[in-house]
Amino acid sequence: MGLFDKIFGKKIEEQIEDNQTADIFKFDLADLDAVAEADSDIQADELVSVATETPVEEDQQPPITVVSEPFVDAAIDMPIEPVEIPIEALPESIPESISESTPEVTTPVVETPQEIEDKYEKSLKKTSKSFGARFNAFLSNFRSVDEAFFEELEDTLIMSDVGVDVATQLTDDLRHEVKLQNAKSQDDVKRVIIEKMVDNFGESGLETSLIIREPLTVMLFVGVNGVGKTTTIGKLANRFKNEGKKVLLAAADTFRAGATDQLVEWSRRSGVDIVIGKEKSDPASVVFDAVKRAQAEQFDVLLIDTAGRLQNKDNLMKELEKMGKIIKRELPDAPHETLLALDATTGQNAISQAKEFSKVTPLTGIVLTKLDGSAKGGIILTIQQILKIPVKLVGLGEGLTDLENFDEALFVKGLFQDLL
Ligand SMILES: Nc1nc2c(ncn2[C@@H]2O[C@H](COP(=O)(O)OP(=O)(O)OP(=O)(O)O)[C@@H](O)[C@H]2O)c(=O)[nH]1
Repeated sequence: MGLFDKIFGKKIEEQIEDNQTADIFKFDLADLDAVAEADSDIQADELVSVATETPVEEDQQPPITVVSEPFVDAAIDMPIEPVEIPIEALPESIPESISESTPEVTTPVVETPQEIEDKYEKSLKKTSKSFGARFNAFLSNFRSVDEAFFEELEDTLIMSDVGVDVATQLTDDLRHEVKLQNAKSQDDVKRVIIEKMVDNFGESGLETSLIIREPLTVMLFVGVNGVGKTTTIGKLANRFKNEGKKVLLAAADTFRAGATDQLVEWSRRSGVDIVIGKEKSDPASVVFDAVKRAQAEQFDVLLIDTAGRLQNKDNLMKELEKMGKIIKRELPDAPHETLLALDATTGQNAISQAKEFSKVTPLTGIVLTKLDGSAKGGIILTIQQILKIPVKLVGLGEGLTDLENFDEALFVKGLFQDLL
């Protein structure tokens, strides 16, 4: 059974049989090309799911470790003595945007499946509305299904941020499918198109659960400035903490003034420990100390924030390689996740960033942030189908609990149910 049938029930052929009286579309498909089959590489790992959120504890003042010594390349093979700096010595200034824009959680929250579904639906409203409006406007312009129909369909899909490659593939598939299923009315054609989109998406075979390993899971976060890396780490730290895990953060973005302060604020908010470095110090030194501390003090999860300076790819690659070496020396199978944060509001630009980052470092998954503020959530279809990188987490708001595991059924439902 395809993903479409699983989510929307009745098979499209049966719907169409019920609809034989309608005869709005004329078909002129005689000279159309054969169908190209969609790619469906399957790369399922042995993965362990992450459970849902549990209550939040408040008012914790976790210890902070500051690495004050510079870290030279050769240090990969040299032990470093981390310097503990008392919490009073840390910068007091917390960026206002964080303090003001992120609401505090005052009561413990355990989300029900229905609440998660509602959150998805609400966050996908903008995307669903703009896609629906475009799609309906396109359909109302046609009275026959011919080559012009498919050309216009391809353009409509591209404009809906589905991406050129997916739009072309899908249109080729549909040339065959619309006729095969004997779709007659406008609604039939619409259903066949959506069914194909959903089923192609459901065939990606990508594993979207986060990888969790005993005794220590290490997750590295990459992405350009402002996409929501730090916020995601804060939300995830809070989730893991509430699951009873011992969480350590590492502020390895030592280049941007304020980046460390932001992560410190999130560590306070979630009540988890953090390791930071001096401004402009080598980020690898922070990672080195964080890994050492995580092992010595039996932390369950280490979340590492990095600087995503894509404009200097060589430096970024070297920096990430160095961090990777340091982590691997202690934990050969880590980092278990290298997650790329992408801002859903940037549409196709996010796809280009994903392509560029995957040239710099192997990625295990994507966090799509700001889905709640975006009309371009359709890029998830492209990311999974074209890049073959699973979307693992989605940001559905600025609050501490506004991060969800990516659920393709909820995504598809939120995106298309108003159209059917
Ligand atoms: N609406 C909404 N806003 C978000 C979401 N995730 C992050 N943001 C906001 O996006 C802005 C940037 O987030 P950051 O976490 O600072 O981004 P970053 O990638 O760490 O940026 P740098 O620290 O500059 O590298 C903040 O105002 C966040 O509140 C989300 O899922 N939804």
